[in-house]
Amino acid sequence: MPDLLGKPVVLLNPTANRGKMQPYRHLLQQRAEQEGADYYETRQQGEAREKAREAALSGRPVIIAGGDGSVNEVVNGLLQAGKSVPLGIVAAGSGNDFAWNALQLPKDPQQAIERAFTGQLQDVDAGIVNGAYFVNSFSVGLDADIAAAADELKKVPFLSGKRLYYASILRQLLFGYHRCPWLTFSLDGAPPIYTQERHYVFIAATNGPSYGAGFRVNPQADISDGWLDICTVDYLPLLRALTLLSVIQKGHHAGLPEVHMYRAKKLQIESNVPVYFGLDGETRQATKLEIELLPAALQIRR
Ligand SMILES: Nc1ncnc2c1ncn2[C@@H]1O[C@H](COP(=O)(O)OP(=O)(O)OP(=O)(O)O)[C@@H](O)[C@H]1O
Repeated sequence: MPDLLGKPVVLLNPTANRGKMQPYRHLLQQRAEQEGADYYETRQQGEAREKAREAALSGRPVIIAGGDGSVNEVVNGLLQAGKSVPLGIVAAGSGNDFAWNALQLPKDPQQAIERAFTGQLQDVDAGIVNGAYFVNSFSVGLDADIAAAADELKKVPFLSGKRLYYASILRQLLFGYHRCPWLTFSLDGAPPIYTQERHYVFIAATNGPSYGAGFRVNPQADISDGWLDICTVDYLPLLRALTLLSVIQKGHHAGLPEVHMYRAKKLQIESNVPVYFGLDGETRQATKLEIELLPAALQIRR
């Protein structure tokens, strides 16, 4: 039996980046062999989480090649194990907000792989929402509704990739925008900021500066500062919202009248009806949301 103690477990999501994973697959397999590491391609959703959990329990570092969704799975596995092991990330998805914009990892596959194996370890915060972990972003409102619309439209034949993405945005903006959520929220256990429910385009609490493939929602966010950065955007007419979205994409929205920014360690959000929320781009539903920052919960190579 080879001695695997301390050898990384390398995981690759073959469906990330719309299946275009060949360059990463080849380089990672080679590197894993050199290092005596295990190399594994996931066969279904949830498997990366389970493999990461098992690796952490046996004290082995984990390397994940995929996008934000794959990183989220691995982070959930590591934090469920409750045992901290080094995490390397090879950004190979279609968005890569966390790897590229929060960690500023290289885009070149060879360099990215080198960092994932040998980069300096940094303590990084994580977040938890109703028992599920995230490392980059939590949000409720328009973007989570668009992601839910995309899940729904996946059932339509011949609708996939970019066409599916644009169809979901169009459908949600034209027919669902007025259904953006009515919410109350409070920070760090204080009474709600507004006692009455208010209509929002979104409320986002993030660890990293961007999500949704480059929207710089909290441009000043720092992944190791022990704070959640929170951005709320009040409901506003659709045409104004569309212009605002391009301002948010560039991260120039602080100070606008509809925008409010906060910092907190805990955020509680309530709605009278179930609302969609996104965790690192993965969509779920709830009426009451308890979000909490977990300082220095992860060790990540960069
Ligand atoms: N073998 C698999 N088959 C199907 N889905 C998988 C498999 N392995 C992982 N997944 C799921 O694939 C989804 C998309 O993966 P991921 O987010 O990594 O790629 P992406 O969508 O290309 O990147 P990004 O989120 O950065 O845009 C995730 O929800 C992940 O859980």
